[in-house]
Amino acid sequence: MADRIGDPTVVADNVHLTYRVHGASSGKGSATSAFSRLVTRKKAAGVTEVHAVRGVSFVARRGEAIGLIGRNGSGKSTLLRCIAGLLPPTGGKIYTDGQPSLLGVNAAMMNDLTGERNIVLGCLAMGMTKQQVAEHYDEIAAFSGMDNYNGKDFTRLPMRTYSSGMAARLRFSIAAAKSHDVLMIDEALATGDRDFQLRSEARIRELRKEAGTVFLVSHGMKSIRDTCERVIWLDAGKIKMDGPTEEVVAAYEKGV
Ligand SMILES: Nc1ncnc2c1ncn2[C@@H]1O[C@H](COP(=O)(O)OP(=O)(O)OP(=O)(O)O)[C@@H](O)[C@H]1O
Repeated sequence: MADRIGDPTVVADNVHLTYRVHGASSGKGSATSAFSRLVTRKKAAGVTEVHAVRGVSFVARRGEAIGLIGRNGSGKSTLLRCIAGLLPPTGGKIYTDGQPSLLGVNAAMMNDLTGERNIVLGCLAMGMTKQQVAEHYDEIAAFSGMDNYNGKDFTRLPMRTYSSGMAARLRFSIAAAKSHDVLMIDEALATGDRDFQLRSEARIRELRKEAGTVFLVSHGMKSIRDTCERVIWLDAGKIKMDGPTEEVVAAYEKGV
């Protein structure tokens, strides 16, 4: 069956995620906390729970770019990790059509390997064949701009010589080389400079036309406005508002 714009890609049904933090506040390793336990005769704490996502429901469709906004710690990254299948929800259900790909600022890159090797490995990890990697290599290097950055070919240098913004650009360029059913981007655009932001926003629009769904987590309202027509505002793990970008962003800006 052909995938069509408007078909659901992600259905979240009353999703909850509670982190269980073991040994929280026991501070086992620290001499001060051991001393304080001796003095107060209190036992080390057991398990602390952090209820990060609290009953989130929505339907995302093909062709949509959805911005996820909210204060620090409101549960945006946790929700994306649930959708990506990295964290099983502790309550509720998530249904996805296709394999969601999460592109986070912390996505694994091999620091001691060159940008070139990371492009190859990243493409293979996304399921490309060697032949497809060879076809896409130049386009990825050029999109990232790392093949000629301040007059230097950074693809030949190890990733540890990259700034965090340069690494984020390379990560985005690798992920964007492939069509995705569901592509989730966690703050990747915020780290690029204006030129790169424009290029990646254009690429996101293309991905949407290829009938994918894009989720973008950002604190930058400009990226959200330029890229998304729908925004979900998370507050303390719950959806505070879900609707057209202008309405939600205006309410968010008023409330913050
Ligand atoms: N690995 C973890 N273990 C325990 N608690 C966590 C973990 N990761 C996140 N949390 C907690 O879950 C809550 C939601 O965090 P999350 O990272 O999802 O928020 P966020 O909206 O993405 O924040 P930010 O805008 O700062 O990136 C916070 O209270 C945070 O302290």
